[in-house]
Amino acid sequence: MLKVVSYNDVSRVRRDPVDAQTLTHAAKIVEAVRDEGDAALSRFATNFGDLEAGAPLVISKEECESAFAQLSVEDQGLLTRTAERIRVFANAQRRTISAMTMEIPGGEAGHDVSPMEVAGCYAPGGRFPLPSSVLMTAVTARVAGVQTVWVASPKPTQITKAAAFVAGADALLAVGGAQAIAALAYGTESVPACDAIVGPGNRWVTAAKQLVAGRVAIDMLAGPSELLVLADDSADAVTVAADLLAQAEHDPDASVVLVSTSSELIDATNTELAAQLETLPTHETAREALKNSYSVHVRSIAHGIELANRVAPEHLEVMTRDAGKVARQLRHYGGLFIGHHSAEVLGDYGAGPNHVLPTGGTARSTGGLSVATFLRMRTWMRIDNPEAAQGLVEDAITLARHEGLEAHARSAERRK
Ligand SMILES: NC(=O)c1ccc[n+]([C@@H]2O[C@H](COP(=O)([O-])OP(=O)(O)OC[C@H]3O[C@@H](n4cnc5c(N)ncnc54)[C@H](O)[C@@H]3O)[C@@H](O)[C@H]2O)c1
Ligand SMILES: N[C@H](CO)Cc1c[nH]c[nH+]1
Ligand SMILES: [Zn+2]
Repeated sequence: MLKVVSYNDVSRVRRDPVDAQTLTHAAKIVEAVRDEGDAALSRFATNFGDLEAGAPLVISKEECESAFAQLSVEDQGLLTRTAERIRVFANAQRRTISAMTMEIPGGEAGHDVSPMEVAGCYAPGGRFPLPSSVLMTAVTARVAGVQTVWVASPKPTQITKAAAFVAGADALLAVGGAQAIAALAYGTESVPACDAIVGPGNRWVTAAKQLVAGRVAIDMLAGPSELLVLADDSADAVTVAADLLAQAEHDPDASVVLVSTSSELIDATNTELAAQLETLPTHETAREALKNSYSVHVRSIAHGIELANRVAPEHLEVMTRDAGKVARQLRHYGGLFIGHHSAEVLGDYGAGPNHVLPTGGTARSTGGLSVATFLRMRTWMRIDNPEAAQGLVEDAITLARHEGLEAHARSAERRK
C-alpha cells in the first residue's frame, strides 16, 4: 500500500513546498485582486463555488456571535475549552519574550516588543470546515495583542463562524484560496490590508502566501498536511495506520511517511491501512494522499533519526522504546509528538501547542505559528555621554571611509 523507498533515495522523493505551476496560477489570481479589489474577489469566489452570486463577502462580528448563541451548550463548551487551552499556551509563550536594555559606549540600547496592528487569519474550508484553525490563528493573534483581527475562511459553517466569535475576531471574510490571501495582503473596498497573514491552506493558499510574503509578514508555508512516524517493533500497527490516515484524509496533496526498524510493523501497517480505508468516509482523499506517501525500512533507530532529520516533516511522531531519548536527537520538524500516547490529532485539537506548522521541508528554517509571529522586536539606542562614546565615533569614521561612504564619516565627525 505505502510505496517502498530506500534509505538512500529519500531525498529524491522530497517535494517543493509549492510547485511552479501552482505559483503561476496563484500569481494571476493575486494580481487580479490587487488591481480590481472586491470585483475580482467576488468573481473568483463565485467561480470556485465558494460564494453564491450576490452573497456578502464579509460576515460581521454580530453574526458570528449569533452563530455561537445558536450552537448547543456542548459545542459552545467545546469551542470555549479548546480556545482556552490554546490561549493558556500562547500566554505562556508571550511571557518568554521580553524587552531588553543594556549599556553601550556612552549610553544605552535595547529592544521593545510590540504587536503588529492588523492580522489576517486564514482557516481552511475547502474540503472540511476547520474551526480549530480559526482558534489556533485568531486566539494567538489576540494574545499577542494585535488590535484588528480578521478571519478568512471559504464556505464558513455555523461552527466556523462561532469559532471566530470565541477567538475574538473582528469580522470573517467568507472567501478562501489565493483570492482571500490577496485581499488580506493588498486590502479591498471591504477588507483591510493586513500587516501579517497567517494560517494553513492548500497549495493555492500556500502559493499566494509565498507571493505576498515580504509585502506583509507571513507565518510560514503551512501547506498540505504531513506526518512522519518513526517506529520500532514496540509500535502498534493499528494505531500507526490510524495516525497516518488522520493526516492523509486532509487533502489528496497530503503526504505520510512510515520509517521503521521493523519490516513486520511496515507490513502490518499496510494491511491495517487497507482495512481501515474500507470504513473511512474520507477514503477517496486519503487513498490519493497515500500515493504521495511511502515507507522506509531502516537498519537502526539512528538511521531513522537521520532520515527524519532529512525529511523535516510537519509532524513527527516517535513511537519507539525510550521515545524521549530518541526525541532529543531529532532536529527538524514542525511539531514533535513523543511516545505512543502523544497522538498528533491531540495537537490538532488544541492540547496546547499551535497546529499551524511548516510543510515541504521548511521546518529546517522555521517553527510553527506562535505569538512571536505577530510581534516585532524594535530596537533603540540613546547616547547621553558623548565623551564616553568617542571610541565608537572614531570606529564609525574609519569604517565609513573603508566603505567609501564619506557622508557617513562626516556625519559621525559631527559627534566628536
Ligand atoms: N500545515 C498546516 O499547519 C495545516 C493545518 C491545517 C490544514 N492544512 C492543510 O490545509 C489544506 C486545506 O485545504 P482545502 O482545499 O480543504 O481548503 P482551503 O481553504 O485551503 O482551500 C480552498 C480554496 O482553494 C481554492 N481552490 C480550489 N481549487 C482551486 C483551483 N483549481 N485553482 C485555484 N484555487 C483553487 C478555492 O478558492 C477554495 O476556496 C489541506 O491541504 C490541509 O492539509 C495544513
Ligand atoms: N492536521 C492539521 C495540520 O496539518 C490540523 C488540523 C485541523 N483540523 C484537523 N487537523
Ligand atoms: Zn489534522
